[in-house]
Amino acid sequence: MDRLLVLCRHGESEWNKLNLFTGWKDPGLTEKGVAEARAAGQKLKALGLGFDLCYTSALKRAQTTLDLILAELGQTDLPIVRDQALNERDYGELSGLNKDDARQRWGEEQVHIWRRSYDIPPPGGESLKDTAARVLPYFEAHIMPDVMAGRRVLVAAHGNSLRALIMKLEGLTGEEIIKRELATGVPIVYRFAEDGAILSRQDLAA
Ligand SMILES: O=C(O)[C@H](O)COP(=O)(O)O
Repeated sequence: MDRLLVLCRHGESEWNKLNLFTGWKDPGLTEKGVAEARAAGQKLKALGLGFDLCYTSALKRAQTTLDLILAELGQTDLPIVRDQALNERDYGELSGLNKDDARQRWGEEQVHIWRRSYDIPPPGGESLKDTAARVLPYFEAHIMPDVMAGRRVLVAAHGNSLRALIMKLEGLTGEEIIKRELATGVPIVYRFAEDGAILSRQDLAA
């Protein structure tokens, strides 16, 4: 039985390109982001991978990325579950602000703490720990049971919601996971043993 889980961060969004904090705001993909998503689909296809079921967030940059991957795979008829539990970390008051402007206003160090500490939330937003507290129960209730039942699952989501998943899957600490940068549009392919242990992990970088 194939216990396959592929995680993919969305392709570059309009706000990634403009260097804006995004969080739960809902910009679309740039042309580059569309190309990244198509390339992700082509890489999965080149490995001969196919899926039975997909999960994504309630945000269109992830949903469009998933649609573009599925189009490359010729699997546009797959069931897709969309849930805001998989949304990006909520950036609170930083959402929509330029990252350089925020550094000028609050200082480089404070902005870095908000972006890359495990449990310090930005004003009015979620820390990575808060994000994990809503992503992981969803993952354990829905996604992992599908994988362990032999359904091949593709998840298109966000830098920080995927960090939360990877932390759990790979048994990393908060300190370890905040150092992991996830590139846009790069699929990460996991295979699992019968007892849920990871058999292999492959990052399909360019
Ligand atoms: O929400 C955002 O702005 C980005 O998708 C992720 O932001 P980060 O690189 O600060 O974690």
